[in-house]
Amino acid sequence: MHVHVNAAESVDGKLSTREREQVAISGEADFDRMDALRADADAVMVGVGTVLADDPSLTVKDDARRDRRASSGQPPNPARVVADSRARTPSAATVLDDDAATYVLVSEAADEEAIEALADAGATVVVAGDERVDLAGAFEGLADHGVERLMVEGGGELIFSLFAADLVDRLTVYVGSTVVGGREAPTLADGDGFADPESFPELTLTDVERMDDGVVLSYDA
Ligand SMILES: NC(=O)C1=CN([C@@H]2O[C@H](COP(=O)(O)OP(=O)(O)OC[C@H]3O[C@@H](n4cnc5c(N)ncnc54)[C@H](OP(=O)(O)O)[C@@H]3O)[C@@H](O)[C@H]2O)C=CC1
Ligand SMILES: Nc1nc(O)c(N)c(N[C@@H]2O[C@H](COP(=O)(O)O)[C@@H](O)[C@H]2O)n1
Repeated sequence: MHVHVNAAESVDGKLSTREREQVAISGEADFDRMDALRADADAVMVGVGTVLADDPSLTVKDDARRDRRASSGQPPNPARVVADSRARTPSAATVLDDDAATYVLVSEAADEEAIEALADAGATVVVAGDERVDLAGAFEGLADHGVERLMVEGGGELIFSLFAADLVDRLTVYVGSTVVGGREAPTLADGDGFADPESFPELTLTDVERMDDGVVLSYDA
């Protein structure tokens, strides 16, 4: 599976505010770039923290892109994937609507009733890991469902875990020119952090592009 992480951060590295309120960090051009990445993916993934904070749809917004997908035999929208160890995704969440297929990755610790509620809401539930979702194991399950190109949008907890598990192939990050601040505000990679410099993931910078009021940095991982 090819895993592409794409996110937008403020110049001080924040994904949103300390209240975890969604902010438009990038502008029209970058949202269009993100839409193109979604259209090129088999599935778009977030952590349950993003679902609870933003209630995103994760769908392709541009009609022509959806039409192109449909005419090449793909569903108009990529599937949605939520990493959600304890099945906390609300049944009314937008990611569970009929616009696309949705996979919810849970762990063995998830409550049976909560899993059933997700299945009743139309999700396909993939179980991997004891307490927390084992991302590598869950990705094997997704591959069995035909997911080869996975785009991950965040948030910072999930992105850190993907780097820690060495599952990231490509990173693109829009760096805007706003300062959000706040030690509690989510950053691109949160989690426990890497303590040993020997374990820092080293990326290869492949491109720098000016866009809107910021820059898009592209890396191979
Ligand atoms: N600017 C941007 O581009 C973006 C910004 N955001 C912002 O990010 C914020 C949300 O980020 P954040 O709070 O970090 O939440 P995340 O979206 O990263 O979700 C984190 C949750 O995912 C669940 N999870 C399941 N398995 C794993 C695993 N193996 N590793 C890590 N997490 C796992 C955990 O909950 P559990 O233990 O219950 O499973 C965890 O708390 C929001 O404010 C949102 O607006 C989000 C996306 C893009
Ligand atoms: N690329 C990008 N730039 C920003 O400025 C952002 N705030 C985000 N956020 C992501 O977009 C999701 C919303 O998606 P829908 O419009 O609901 O489809 C949000 O949840 C973040 O993942 N991204």
